[in-house]
Amino acid sequence: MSVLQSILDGVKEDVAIRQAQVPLDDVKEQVRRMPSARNGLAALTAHQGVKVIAEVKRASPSKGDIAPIADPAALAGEYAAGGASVISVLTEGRRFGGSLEDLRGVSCAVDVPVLRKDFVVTPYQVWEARAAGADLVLLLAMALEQQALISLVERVESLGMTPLVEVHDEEEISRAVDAGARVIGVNARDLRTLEVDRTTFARLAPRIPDGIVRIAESGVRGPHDVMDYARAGADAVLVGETLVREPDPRRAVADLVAAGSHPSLRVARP
Ligand SMILES: O=P(O)(O)OC[C@@H](O)[C@@H](O)c1c[nH]c2ccccc12
Repeated sequence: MSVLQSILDGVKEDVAIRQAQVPLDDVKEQVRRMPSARNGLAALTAHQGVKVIAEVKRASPSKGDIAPIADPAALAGEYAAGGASVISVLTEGRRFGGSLEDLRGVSCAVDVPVLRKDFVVTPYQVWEARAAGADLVLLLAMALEQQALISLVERVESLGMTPLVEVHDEEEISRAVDAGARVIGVNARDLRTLEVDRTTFARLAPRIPDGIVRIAESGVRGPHDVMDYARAGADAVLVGETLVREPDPRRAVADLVAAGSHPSLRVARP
């Protein structure tokens, strides 16, 4: 069984447990009492430079424990102060050590939009995301049949949030576009093997139609990688491990933001 499949099995069990504790109608009631979602699409298209999505990530199946992160809200505050356009919060518990509590805390602590990063396969998880203050929701093309992808994109949008559809090959790009995605992320890490290939983004970005936000995900080690992704056409980069290991995350984000707005990129970008 692939890593992805075993993660999905665990996620489905956990969703069933939560749904037994808090029925969908109760989650919907919580959503009704929430302030409306912040505009994730606007944040990702705001200025010329490459936007930075900074991730709160404690652990991963490929690396095990990465950083303890006692206070996710404080870390997110540092990210935002450093100039992050969006904060991503891993909410999967078993393999990534995250939770909806982390998301809730982060969402209350920052003004920038917040992404729920998880393995979302049911509408229940979309409602949960909004109830916890998410403004964007990751949807993995690889984990969803086309009809499910379409209906989850619609559900995310109907709650005022922005879907970020993650792809890793050309066929998934077509499926994401057909499903109406306006934000597409190319993950350099293959979720079935966990291997990182930093050339994936440059290979696939030209296949993403103009007008759709292009995000390069995973494997960013520092400003140099941001500039490489920028030259390959990235509108934004999503960075986890490198930032959570930093002693000064605010400064580290600021350095990535500066790299993404470097004057030398202006001539190179179409
Ligand atoms: O820690 P990294 O290499 O900077 O990667 C961040 C992010 O791209 C990665 O966490 C990720 C991308 N897509 C995902 C889907 C599920 C879980 C995690 C992910």
